[in-house]
Amino acid sequence: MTQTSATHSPSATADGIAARARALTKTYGRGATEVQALRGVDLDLPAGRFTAIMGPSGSGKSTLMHCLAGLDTPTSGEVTVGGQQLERLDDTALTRFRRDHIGFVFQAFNLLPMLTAEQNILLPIDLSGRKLNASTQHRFDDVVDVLGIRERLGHRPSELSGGQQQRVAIARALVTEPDIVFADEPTGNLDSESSREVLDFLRRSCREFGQTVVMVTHEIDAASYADDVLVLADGQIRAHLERPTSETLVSALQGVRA
Ligand SMILES: Nc1ncnc2c1ncn2[C@@H]1O[C@H](COP(=O)(O)OP(=O)(O)OP(=O)(O)O)[C@@H](O)[C@H]1O
Repeated sequence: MTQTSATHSPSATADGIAARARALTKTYGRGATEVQALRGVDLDLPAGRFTAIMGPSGSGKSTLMHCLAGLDTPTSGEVTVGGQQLERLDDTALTRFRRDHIGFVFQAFNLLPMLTAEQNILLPIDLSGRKLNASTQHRFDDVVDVLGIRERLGHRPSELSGGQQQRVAIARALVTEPDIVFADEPTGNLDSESSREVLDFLRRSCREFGQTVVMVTHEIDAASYADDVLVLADGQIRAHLERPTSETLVSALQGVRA
């Protein structure tokens, strides 16, 4: 994949790669029920870019994302995020690494209902035991303004629309300046107008904050917001599209289904 110019990114290691996988395999079950979900995936995710992962159902998208995010353990191979090889961390260190270096955005928003939007956004900072200093306050203000949710900070999730809840979830993922943000079908529960907004914010977080974002999606419209699209089939990367359009995506997906 191409190198990025966004070397100011918080996720930029010396070589400008935010996350890397080498010879990644994942096998579920044994014998007759064995499934090879990943069959030797090599990838470099350049810092500061928005990458979408697409592919038919069962092609290994979620498994790949979970292995890259340290939520699942590969059967073999290596994953490096922000220069840290994940296999070298024990469970406690991995949990801490995820909290401090990785942001998550889920289809179901996963906000805590009893907390206000502001408290939800600041939760990762509270959990890490960090104080809200001038630098984190500055980041909080930047993120809240880019996402346009300042007027909603005192509201609880139940008082927000789906699109607003997802914006709060994105703010929560961005506030700690993680090495990488993983978004799992982030527009799956949104109408088309809110989806466009959320995708635009994910793209702007790359442009304006140099954030690295990886998104799993089934939707061609959503993937066309990305800088790069990786197309998976049968646990392998079959295509890499730069600056995808709806036409190139349809053709790539037809290619792997054929
Ligand atoms: N915990 C598990 N135990 C056994 N098999 C699993 C498990 N998780 C996933 N698989 C299998 O691994 C393969 C890849 O699954 P994965 O969920 O990664 O695909 P996907 O591309 O994300 O699918 P979808 O688009 O339907 O969400 C599938 O054949 C799936 O049935």
